[in-house]
Parts: sequence; structure tokens; C-alpha cells
Amino acid sequence: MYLDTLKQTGDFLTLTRNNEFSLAAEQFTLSNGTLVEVKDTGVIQFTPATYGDKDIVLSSAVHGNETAPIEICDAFIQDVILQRIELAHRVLFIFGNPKSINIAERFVDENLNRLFNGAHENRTDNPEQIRAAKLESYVSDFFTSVPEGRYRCHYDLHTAIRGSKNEKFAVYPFLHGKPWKKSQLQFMLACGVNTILMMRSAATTFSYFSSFQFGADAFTVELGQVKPFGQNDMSRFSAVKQTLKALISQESVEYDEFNASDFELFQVHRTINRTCDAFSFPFPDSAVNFTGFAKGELLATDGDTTYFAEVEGEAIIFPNAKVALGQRALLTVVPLEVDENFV
Ligand SMILES: O=C(O)CCC(=O)N[C@@H](CCC(=O)O)C(=O)O
Ligand SMILES: [Zn+2]
Repeated sequence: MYLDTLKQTGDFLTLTRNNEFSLAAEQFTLSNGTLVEVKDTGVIQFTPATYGDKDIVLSSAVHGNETAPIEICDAFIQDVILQRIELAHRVLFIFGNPKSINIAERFVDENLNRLFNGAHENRTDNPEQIRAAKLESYVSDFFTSVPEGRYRCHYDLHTAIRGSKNEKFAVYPFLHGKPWKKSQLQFMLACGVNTILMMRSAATTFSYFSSFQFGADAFTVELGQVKPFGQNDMSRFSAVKQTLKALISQESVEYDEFNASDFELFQVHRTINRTCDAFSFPFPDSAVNFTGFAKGELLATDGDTTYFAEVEGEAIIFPNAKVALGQRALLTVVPLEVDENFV
């Protein structure tokens, strides 16, 4: 029975870290009427006695070494349980990969953020495969256990391996032709995120899953660079903390008028996958995200295949030569202007 400690401390992160793979479901009600449901290790759902029309998912630790988002969500969960924050909406918090938090690694056996939207099927069992399937079902239950037509969003919080020219940026999953929402860009701006990458194809990421399967406004949000626990400068996250707090605790949140000049928008130019053991980049580990290359410059070598920048200024995002074979080793992006595809 872990509930007494959880009620007293609100420390769901420690409970999660002490139970790497599963935790028996339990529930209780706070004196303010909020129902607290522990669904599993790392998965906790809050339902206020009276709740508004938003169903909000906030996830972190899909990559275990990305600690700043974990600290942000840990603090929110404690604030809710200890009644320092009163929620206005239903909220599901997820710490994605508890064991990878404990070993301070991106993942244990397999990158969890490549296993969503059915990608966990037909593969040999390992903890991340199992976890992806469970997380999908918790999110599905959360969104579908209430009447249809409610507003849904999912912000999957990460930090990037490399430094970035633009410290904070968000990935807007492929919307299959639906327009991008200026209101979501305003929300990101309020979080201190002025740089958005528009994906142009389906993915197996957590944010794409919620966007595609449930029509949620969903993003992968990169809040800075990976640091061990205790080494994050939490002052750099004050805007995102304040904006997320407003989202979950206020009936509605007003944002400034959309102004295209506030943003740097990019669309994916191409994805380069690693297919060979001999995969390398010509640039050093210190090369930051959004570094632009001149047309014709070498971007990557995959066995006998060489990739050169196809357009002037083609910029690199998430270069990682160590990904598993078949996985994305590099995204490149080019600037995007606001047009009629934004509503
Ligand atoms: O810095 C890196 O190389 C990776 C940071 C990270 O985990 N990014 C996400 C982005 C997911 C998306 O494309 O929506 C990932 O690679 O899973
Ligand atoms: Zn990540």
C-alpha cells in the first residue's frame, strides 16, 4: 500500500522510480474533490469534482535522461496532490520510461518514441515494447472515457541531445493536410517556444499518436539540452511552467494576437535514416541543431551513400549517428512562411 505516502508527500516520481515496470492501480479523492487515479507506474490521472472541457496529457521521460521536463511534471503532480494547485480540467501525467530514468539513459533496449501508433506490434517483447502498448491504452482510455467532442491536447516534453541555435523548439506532427493552428503556435510562444518544425509524414512518436488517433493538439516540445538531475537551470523553464500551470488550472487562457514575425517556422525537407553500421557525419558533436549548410555540402555518409545539402541553408536537426539501423539519424529543415495552411 503506497497511498498513504503518496497522499502525504505527493511524490509520484519517487514511487515511479521505485517501481520500474509496473505499479498496482489505486485511487483516492483529495479533500477538494479531485479524484486521483494511479493507473500504473508513471501514469497518474486527475479528475476535478467539476471539470472544464479540456482533456490534457502532459508526458515526460519518454527519454529517461531528459530530466528538466521530469522535474517540471514532478512539481505539478506534487502541487496537485498537496492542493497547492486546483485543476480546472482532467489531466493525465505520464513519466514514460521509469527504468530509463533510473539508469539516466535515453532508453533501455529500444527508443520508446519510435514504438507508438502500432509500431510496437509484431516485434519481440522487451520492456519498451510493452510500455508503448500500455501508454497507448492509458491515453486512449483517458480521451475516450468521456463524451466525444471535448478539446484534447498532448504536450510530450523533451530536451535535445545537442545544443540548439534556437534553444526551445517544438515538432508539430504531420496533420495529413489539416491546417496548422495559430492558436497552438501562440500557446507555444507563451511557453517560450518560438521555433516550430512542421512534419510532413506519419511517425511513430507519442505526439503523432495522440494527434493522429485522437485529433489532439499534440507536440513534441524540446525545452533545452539534456542535463542530469540537479543540473538544470530551472529559471530557463519559468515561461513553460507558468503557461502549463495556466492551461491546467484555468478554465481558459488568453494569448496575444498571432504575429508571424514572432516565430521561426520550418518544414522538414527530408529524413535521413541510418541503414549501415558505417554511418557518420562530417560535422563534430558540438554542431548544434539548426546549423545551416551550403548547397552541395556533405551532410552524412551511410555506407556507400553520401548525402549533400540539396538547398542553400538546409539545416540539421537531431543528428545522431548512433541510432539503431533503419531509424532516423537526421532531419533536415528549411524555412516555412505563414500561408493559407495556417488557421
Ligand atoms: O536531440 C535529439 O537528437 C533527440 C531529441 C528527441 O528526443 N527528439 C524527439 C523528437 C520526436 C518527434 O520527432 O516528434 C525524438 O527523437 O524522439
Ligand atoms: Zn527526447
